[in-house]
Parts: sequence; C-alpha cells; structure tokens
Amino acid sequence: MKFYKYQGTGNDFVMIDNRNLSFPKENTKLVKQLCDRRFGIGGDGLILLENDEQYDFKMVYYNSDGNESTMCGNGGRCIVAFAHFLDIFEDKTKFDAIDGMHEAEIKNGVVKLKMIDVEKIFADEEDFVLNTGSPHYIKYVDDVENYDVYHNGNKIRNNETYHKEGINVNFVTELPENKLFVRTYERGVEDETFSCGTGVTAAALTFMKKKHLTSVPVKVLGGNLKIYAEEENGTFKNIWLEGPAKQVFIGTIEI
Ligand SMILES: N[C@H](CCC[C@H](N)C(=O)O)C(=O)O
Repeated sequence: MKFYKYQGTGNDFVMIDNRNLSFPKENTKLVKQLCDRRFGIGGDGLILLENDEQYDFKMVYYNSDGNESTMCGNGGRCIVAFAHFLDIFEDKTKFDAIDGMHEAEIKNGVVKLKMIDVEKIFADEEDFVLNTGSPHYIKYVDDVENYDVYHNGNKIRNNETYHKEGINVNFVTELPENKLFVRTYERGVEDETFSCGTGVTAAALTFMKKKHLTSVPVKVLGGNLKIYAEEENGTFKNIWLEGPAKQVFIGTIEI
C-alpha cells in the first residue's frame, strides 16, 4: 500500500488516498501499527482521503490509538495540501469531515482552514472547556515551556469529569504582543504532540474573548500558527486556522 507522510507544525500523519475504498477501516490494530514510531511508519494519526458526492473530497481521521476520532485541525490542513498535491483542486476547496463541511485555501505551502463556529466557552473552575471540532480543556499557566504537560495533561484527561469521553488538554502562556505559547496533551495519542490545531484554535478563542482580538499568533513546539475569528453575540464565527503543511516522504508498506 502507498502512503504519504505529512506534518503540520510537527503534528504528523500517515495520509492515504482511499478514493478506491480499499483500506480496511475496521482494522483498528492495523491503524495503530501504521502509526507506531518503531514498528510502523509513525504518526500522531492516520488520515484517509475519500471521494465525496457534494464536495471535493472527504476526510476520515484516526488517532494513533487506532480509533476513528473527531476533527483534527492540523490533519485538516495536511489533507488540503495532500489533495492539492493530487491535483484535486487549484487554490480553494471545500471538503467534508466528521464535524461537517470545511472551506480551505492553500498558497506557497501555507494552508488556511475554516473551523466550525463555537457558540459557547464553558468554565471548569478557573479553566475553560470548548469544542472546536474536538473537545478541549484550556488552562493558563505561568511558564508553559517548563511545565509538566504529560503528567498534568494525563491527570485532567482521565479525571472524574473527562475520563469517559476523554478530552484534549492545552496549557497556555501569554507572550508579549498578544501572542500565545500552547502545549497540548492529546486524547487518543495519550501523549504531548508538537502541535494541536483544534487545540490552539480553542486556546486562541479564550484569549480573543478576554482581549477582544480578531487574530492571535500562536507558538507551538513544532512551529507557528495563526488563528482568525469574529465574535457575534457571544458566538465565534469565521474561524480560520493558518499555518504550514508539508509532505515529508512518500512510501509503500505491506499491509
Ligand atoms: N486527538 C484529537 C483529534 C486530533 C486533534 C489534533 N491533532 C488537531 O490538530 O486538531 C481528539 O481525539 O480529540
């Protein structure tokens, strides 16, 4: 089987052109093995590109634990770059994903992906909980660079409130000039990833709400992203996640 390895600010994915629907989707063990960094190709997730009746293509996302999951923002940016590489579209596209239709555009390797509207930011004591296509917990800390993301993220993800469905846990530090530094413990990877697209979007929205901003640059371990959004009567609309998405290598593997 032919595969394409992509990464978006260090969040990396095994990408497969499944327009012929030949990939054994029900084989959770295989997906987990393909994402394994020692016994497989390696990746935070695996993404299938499929045909769609209404839109240019369809995205099916699996976490590295092998289970299909909710929306992946960096994966969405990478599948747009992949679809462009396959000549499925010129510069703007619309595709279907588990949380609905997404618009996107690509220019010089930078992808802007429209995210779903966010109607509510919930409070959990002094922290925030919201869904940007995947569920996110946002905790502001003084020095995220030296913070124990794994243990503290794992604790929140598995606590009484969240252990059943799981949640992605983002730790955020404000930088000068209204910039954020975000590190994420990801559900379904069950570890810190170098970047989480739906996570930085969630973190940026909590910051925009507080500071009445319409864009926020975000630093992640794997690079830099930018989020744009407008707030209308408490709902965030026109939310865009922008950043690089790169093809790392192409390969074949026996499955
Ligand atoms: N692990 C997440 C999905 C991928 C999120 C992340 N990779 C992104 O870029 O949004 C979950 O199961 O909720």
